[in-house]
Amino acid sequence: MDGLPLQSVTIAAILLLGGVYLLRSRMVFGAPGPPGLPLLGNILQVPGKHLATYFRGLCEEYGGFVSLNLAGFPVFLIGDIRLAKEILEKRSTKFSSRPTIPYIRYHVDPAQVYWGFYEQNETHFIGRKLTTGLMAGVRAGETESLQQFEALLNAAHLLGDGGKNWFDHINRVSASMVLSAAFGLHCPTGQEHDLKEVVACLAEVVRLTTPSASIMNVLPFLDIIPRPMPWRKRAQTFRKREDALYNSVITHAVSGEASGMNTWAAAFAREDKPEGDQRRLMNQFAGTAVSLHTFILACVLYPEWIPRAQREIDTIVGEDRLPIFKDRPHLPYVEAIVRETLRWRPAFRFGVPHQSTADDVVEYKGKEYFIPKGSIIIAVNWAIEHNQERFKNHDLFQPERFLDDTNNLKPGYETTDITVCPGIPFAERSLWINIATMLWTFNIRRSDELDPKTGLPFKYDGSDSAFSGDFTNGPFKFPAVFEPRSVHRAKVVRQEWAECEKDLNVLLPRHKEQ
Ligand code: HEM
Repeated sequence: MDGLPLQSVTIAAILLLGGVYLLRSRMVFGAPGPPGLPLLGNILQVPGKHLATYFRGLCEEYGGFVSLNLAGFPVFLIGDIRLAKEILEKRSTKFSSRPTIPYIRYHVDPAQVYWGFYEQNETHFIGRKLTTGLMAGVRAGETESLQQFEALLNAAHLLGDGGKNWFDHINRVSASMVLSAAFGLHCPTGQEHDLKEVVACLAEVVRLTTPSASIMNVLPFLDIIPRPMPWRKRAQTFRKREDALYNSVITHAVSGEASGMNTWAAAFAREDKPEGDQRRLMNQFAGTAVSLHTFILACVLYPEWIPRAQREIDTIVGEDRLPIFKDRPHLPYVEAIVRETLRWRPAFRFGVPHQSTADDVVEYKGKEYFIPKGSIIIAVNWAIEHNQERFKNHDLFQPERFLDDTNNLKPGYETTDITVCPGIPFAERSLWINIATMLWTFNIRRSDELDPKTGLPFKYDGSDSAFSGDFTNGPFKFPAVFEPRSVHRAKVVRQEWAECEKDLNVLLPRHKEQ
C-alpha cells in the first residue's frame, strides 16, 4: 500500500506531462524563416540597405509570420493583416513597447521626447491617448474647413506654375495642414522659415533614426571614447537645430499669435503633464506628403483609371464649384483611390519595431507559435498590402479593387495604417480633399521634359529604385504636368480662392470650455 501513492503520483505526473505535450503539440517555437548559422543565426543575412524589400521577400517566401534569429534575439515579421491586428491592436498591452536603439536613445533624443521609439511608459500612453482624443474632433469635422482651404490654395499654386514645382507644393500643403491644426501655423508660400526647418529636420530625423544610421547601434561600447566623435557632433547639431525650431512653433501656439486658437498643442498643454513635449506633431505631415507624391506617380504611370474618377466627380460636383467634404459619401471611387494610394506604395514600408513585454502564444493558420518575452515584432506593411491572396494584380494601381459590382465600397476595409496610426482620421481627410480637388481641376500627366541627368526623356518608374528609403518611403522627385481641365475650371479655382475665409481663427473652431 505504501508504494501506491508514489505510483499514482508518477502516473498522474506522466499523464499531466502527456496532456501538456498533447496540448502544446500544435505549438511551434519560432515561426517559419530562413535557416541561420549556429550562434549568429540570421544576422549576417540582413542587408544594410533596402530592409523593406528584404522583409517583404521573406514574407513572400515563408508566409505572413516569419521568424529571424539575430544572434539570439528573436525577431518576428508580420506580413498578414489579421495577425497584425491580433498582435498590435488586440494584444497591445503586451506588444506596444519598443526596443532601445542606442544611437537614438543616448544621442539623438536623450530626453526621450520621441516616445514612439521607447519602452512603453506613461509618456507614450498619454501621447497615444491624447492623439486619439484629438481625432474625435477631427471625425466630427472640426478640421475640415481648414483642410478644404489648404487644398484650394494647393490647386491655386499648381495653377500658378503649371505644376513646375508640384513636388514642393505637395510638401507645403501637407505640412501646412498639420502645422495649422497642431500649432496654428499656416504656411501659405512654402518659403516660411519654420516650414523649411520642419521639412529639413524631418529628413534628418529619418536618417538618424534608421537602425543603420550609426556604428553606435552595432558597437555601443565605442561610446566610452571621450572625445567629440562624429556621431556625437551630428546628433548634437541636429538636437540644437530641432530644439530651436520646436521652441519657435510651440511658443507661437501656446503664448504667441495662435495662443487663442484651439490647436492640438493647446489641447495637449491643457491635458498633458506640464513638461509634456509635443514636437512629434511637427513631423506628422510626412505620411501625407509621401502618399500624395505617390498618388501623382500613380496618375502618370497608370492613367487608365483617371477618366472614371473624373466622371464620378463631375456628376456629383458639376463644373461650377470645387469638391467639398459633403460630397464625400457620394464619391466612392475617390474613396477607393485614397485606399489604393495607401496600399500600392505604403508611406511606411515597415513599422517602428515593437518589443514584447511578456511571453505569449499566437495562432496563425491553425498552428500556435510561441513568442518569448523581449522579442522584436515588425509589421511589414509592404508585404501586408501586397498579399497576393487579398490583392489580385497587387503591383498595379487599381482603385476599383475596393468597389463591388454596384460601385459601392466593399465592407471590411482594413489596412496597416488604420491599425497602428492614431492620426489616420486626419490623414485620410487630407488625402481625400487634395485628391478630389486636384482631379476636379487638372489633367495630370507625364511631362516631355528631358531628364537633366541623362539628357533623355524622363523615365517614369514605380519600382523600389524610384523610392527614397526604407522606413518613410516616398518617390524621388519627378516631373509632371498639371493642365487645367478647362479655362472655366481655372477661373473657378481663382474665384473660390479670392472669396474663401482665410483667417485661421475662424477656420479652427474655438475650444469648448469644459
Ligand atoms: C497618410 C498619412 C499617415 C500615414 C500613412 C501614417 C502611418 C503611420 C504608421 C504606419 C505608424 C506606425 C509606426 C509604428 O510602427 O509604430 C504611425 C504612427 C503614428 N502616427 Fe501616423 N500616419 C499618417 C499621418 C498621421 C497624422 C496626420 C498624425 C497626426 C496626429 C499621425 C499620428 C501618429 C502618431 C502619434 C503615431 C505614433 C503611434 C505610437 O507610437 O504609438 N499620423 N503612423
